[in-house]
Amino acid sequence: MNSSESIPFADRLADAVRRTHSVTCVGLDPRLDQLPESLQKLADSGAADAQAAAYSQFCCEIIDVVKDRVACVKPQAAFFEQLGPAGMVALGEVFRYASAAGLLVIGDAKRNDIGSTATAYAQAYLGAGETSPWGCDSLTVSPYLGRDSLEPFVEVCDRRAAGIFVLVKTSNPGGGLLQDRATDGQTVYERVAQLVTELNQDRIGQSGYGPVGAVVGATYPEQLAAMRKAMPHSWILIPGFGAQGGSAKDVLAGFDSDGSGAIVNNSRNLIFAHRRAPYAEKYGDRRWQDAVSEATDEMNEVLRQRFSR
Ligand SMILES: O=C(O)c1cc(=O)[nH]c(=O)n1[C@@H]1O[C@H](COP(=O)(O)O)[C@@H](O)[C@H]1O
Repeated sequence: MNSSESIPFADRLADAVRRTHSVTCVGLDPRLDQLPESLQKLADSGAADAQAAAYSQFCCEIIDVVKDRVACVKPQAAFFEQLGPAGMVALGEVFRYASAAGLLVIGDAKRNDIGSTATAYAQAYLGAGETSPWGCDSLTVSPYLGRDSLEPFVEVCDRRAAGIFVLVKTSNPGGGLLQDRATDGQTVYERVAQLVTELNQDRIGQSGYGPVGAVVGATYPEQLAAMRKAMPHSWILIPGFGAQGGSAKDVLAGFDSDGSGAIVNNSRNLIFAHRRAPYAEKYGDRRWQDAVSEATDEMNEVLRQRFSR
């Protein structure tokens, strides 16, 4: 473990947000039919390894574009897993490339299991550098199996200065079926938030935040405001901005009064900016990297302006 990795994840994230003046998290969710034409051609043969190579190149080029513009990226494992072993090799390449570029890496694999198995997931994914084969700084984790399934992740976070983001109130319309159920005067997502806060206790770093973060969707701004209060020492990862309808106004309540404590993920609307107005007309497929660059700058700016009001 090198010296920067022994600084707790929450503090490293706070530093990175300060340094880049950005709370944007770029989601790396490659989809074959939306890649620029030149990269689709790479995958022409239809073979999984050709498609995986195209995904890796696409994501690494995005990393080149955004590395000085944002604090973190969130590669989405699903798109790589669907390609089988070749996809997983490509995912590893993307994790390592992002780390080497100085970005914090949030592995989005939404893992968990019974405690003893959860330990294996935690050891696999968490710990940038030499400590883990996947080398992520943090990982999205499901709380469904309860406290003893989360504790192994927290223990590995302690040992490797890593972090997790626990699914609290997800951005999808169907999430409420289970998450909004109330028992004993508390919804399930409120109970998960309480658990997140309990697990963070005695682990708060210099930044004021601990290793146990939470996922709360931009699509539920009222709940986001309540969750900000319920988890005062947790970083909140806010997905659902952009393609799912969440706006800068919606995410504001996820931040602390000094503008820290949350990062806002945007996947499709940034990485495929070359396919939508106004970037499609301006840059087209050939200059897709310029579209990513301008869309990322614009998201940064829109969020900065919201804070300054
Ligand atoms: O954990 C996540 O990142 C996540 C949680 C959630 O509640 N909603 C959600 O959309 N996500 C992820 O965030 C990304 C959103 O992608 P876009 O809708 O394209 O910005 C996808 O990778 C989702 O899997």
